[in-house]
Amino acid sequence: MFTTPSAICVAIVVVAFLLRAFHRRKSIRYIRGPPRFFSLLGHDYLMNLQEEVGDLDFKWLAEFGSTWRIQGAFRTDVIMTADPKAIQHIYHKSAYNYAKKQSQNHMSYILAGPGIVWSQGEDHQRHRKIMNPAFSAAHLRSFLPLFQRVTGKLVEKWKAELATTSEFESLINNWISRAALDIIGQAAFDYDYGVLEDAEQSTLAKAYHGILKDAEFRLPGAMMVFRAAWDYIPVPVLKLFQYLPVDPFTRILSLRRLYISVGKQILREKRPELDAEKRPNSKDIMSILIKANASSEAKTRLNDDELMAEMYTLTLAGHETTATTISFLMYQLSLHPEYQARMRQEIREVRARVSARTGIDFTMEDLDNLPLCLNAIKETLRFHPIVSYLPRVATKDDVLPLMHPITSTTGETITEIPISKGQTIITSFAAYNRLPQVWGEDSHVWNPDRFFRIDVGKQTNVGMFANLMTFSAGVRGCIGWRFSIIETQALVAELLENFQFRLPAGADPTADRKKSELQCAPSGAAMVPLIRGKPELGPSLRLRVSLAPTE
Ligand code: HEM
Repeated sequence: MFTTPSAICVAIVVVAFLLRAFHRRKSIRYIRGPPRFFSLLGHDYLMNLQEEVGDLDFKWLAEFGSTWRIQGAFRTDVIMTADPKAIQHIYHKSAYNYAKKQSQNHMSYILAGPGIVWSQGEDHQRHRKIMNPAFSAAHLRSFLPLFQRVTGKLVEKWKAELATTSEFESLINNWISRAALDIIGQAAFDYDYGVLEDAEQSTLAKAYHGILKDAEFRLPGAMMVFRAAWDYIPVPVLKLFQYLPVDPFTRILSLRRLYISVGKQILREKRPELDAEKRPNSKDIMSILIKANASSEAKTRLNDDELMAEMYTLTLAGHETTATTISFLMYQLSLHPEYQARMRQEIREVRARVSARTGIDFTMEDLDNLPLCLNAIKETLRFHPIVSYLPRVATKDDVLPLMHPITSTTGETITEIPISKGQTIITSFAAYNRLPQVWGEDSHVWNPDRFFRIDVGKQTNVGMFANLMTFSAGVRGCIGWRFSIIETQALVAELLENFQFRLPAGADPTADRKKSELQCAPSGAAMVPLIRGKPELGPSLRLRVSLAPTE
C-alpha cells in the first residue's frame, strides 16, 4: 500500500543515519533503561504494540525510577520522565525552549493546517492570544445551557429505547461521541452537526470521522519509519508529502478540502454580520475569535487559513477527547456500582434543592457542589489519560532537575541531567498520573476518594486541572480543559440521574483487567477504547444501560 513512501523511506533512513553522525550529543547512556531493541524504531515500536496504554511506562517506572532512557527511532537515545520537577521545568519554566518534534508537529499540519496546534514559538503566542478570550472561565460557563440541551436529547433517545425493554446494551462511546460532536459544533462555530438525531446526516461529520481513522491507528511498521524520518526532512519538502498520490494522504487531503469549503462558508456568513456588529451577542468560540482578531494589531492577526484551521482544530481536539473520557468514567462506574450509587444519591440531593427553589436545570454552582462527581471525573482523567505521553525536543543546552533522584548504570545518584540541544525528552503522562509519591501507594487503583485525602495544592505544581498531566501543561497546555470539565460535569449529572450503567452481560467485574472486554489500546500517543480482539470495529466501549433505580 505504501510503495512510494516505502521507497522514500529507505532514502530518508540513509540520510537520517548520516545526519545523526554529524550531530553527536552529550551521551546519556549512563541513565538506566530497558535493553536495546533491534528495530529502526527502537522502543517506539514496542510502545505502539502495547496491549494496554501504559504497560511499558509502568514497568519502566517500577524498574528504573521516575526517569529512564529508551531507544528512539534510528538508534537515538531518548529520555523518558514522569518526574514532577522535570515536568515543571520543561512545561512551565522553559516555555518554548522544549519544542514539539517536527514529525509530531507536521502530522498536525497535515490533519488541520496552519492552526494553533502546528504553530511554534512567537507564532504560537499570536494564535493563543487571539483564542484566549473565547476560553475564559466566564465565557465557558455560558455554554452550560447548550451542554444541558444536547444531553437532554441523548436522555430522550435512551429513554425511548427503554420504553420497550428494561435494559439495552450499546457502544455507549458512540452515543456520547455524537453528543459531544453536536456540542462542539454549536459551541465552536454555531454549526449543528445533528449527529445525535442522525449519525449519517452531516457531510462534515462523515469527513471528520474519516480523517480520524486515518490519523494514527495501529500504523504499519513502514509507515511508522516513514513518519519518524520526518524529523530529518526540511519543512518545505515535508509540506509536499501531503500531495503524494497514495492513501492515507489523498483521503486526508480530500476530506480536509471538504472541511475547508464548509469552513469558508461559515466564515463568510459570520464575518459581515460581526463586522457590522449586527450580532453582538454571538457567543460561539469562532465569533469571539473573529472579534478578537479584528480588534488586534494587524501584525498579530490570524489570516483566513489560520482561522479555518482553528475551527477544524477545535472539532478535532475538543470532541473525541471529552467523549472518550466520559465513556471511561461510565465504564469505571460500572465496575464500581457502589460509587455509582453514591454519586446518584449526591445528584438527587442537589436536584431536590433545585426543585425547592423551583429551578429546572442545574446551575454551575449546583454542579460544583457535587464533590463525589468531581472526584470521579478527576480520578478518571488520572487513570485514563487520553493523551498518554508527549515528546519534546530541547532547542538549546540545558540542565534538567529531578525531584526523585535516580541511580546511574554505575551506581551513582543523579539529581540533574545535562541536556544537549536536540535531545528528545518524552514525558509519560500515564506514569506521572500513577506516581505513588504523588497519588499514594494505591495509585494503580481507581479510587475517587483519594481526592478527599490528597491536597493537590501542596504538590509540585504541574498540571492544569487537579495537578494531573492529562491536559498537558504550561504555554501549550490544553486551551479547552475548562470547556471539557464543564461539559463532563453537565453530562455526567444528567446521565447518572436518569440511567444506571452496568458491564456487558457475562462480564466478570473481578476479572483481571487484561482479560476484560475493554482494551485501552495505544493509537500513537492517544488511548483508544477497543473491544479486545476486535480492533476492526474501531473505538468501542460496550455497556448495559437501564433506567436509574428509584430511591
Ligand atoms: C478530556 C478532554 C481533553 C483532553 C484529555 C485534552 C488534552 C490535550 C493535550 C494533552 C494537549 C496538548 C497537546 C500537545 O501539546 O501536543 C491539548 C491541547 C489542545 N487542546 Fe485539548 N484536551 C481535551 C479537550 C479539549 C477541548 C474540549 C478543546 C476545545 C474546545 C481542546 C482544545 C485544545 C487545543 C486547541 C489544544 C492546542 C493548544 C496549544 O497548542 O496551545 N481540548 N489538549
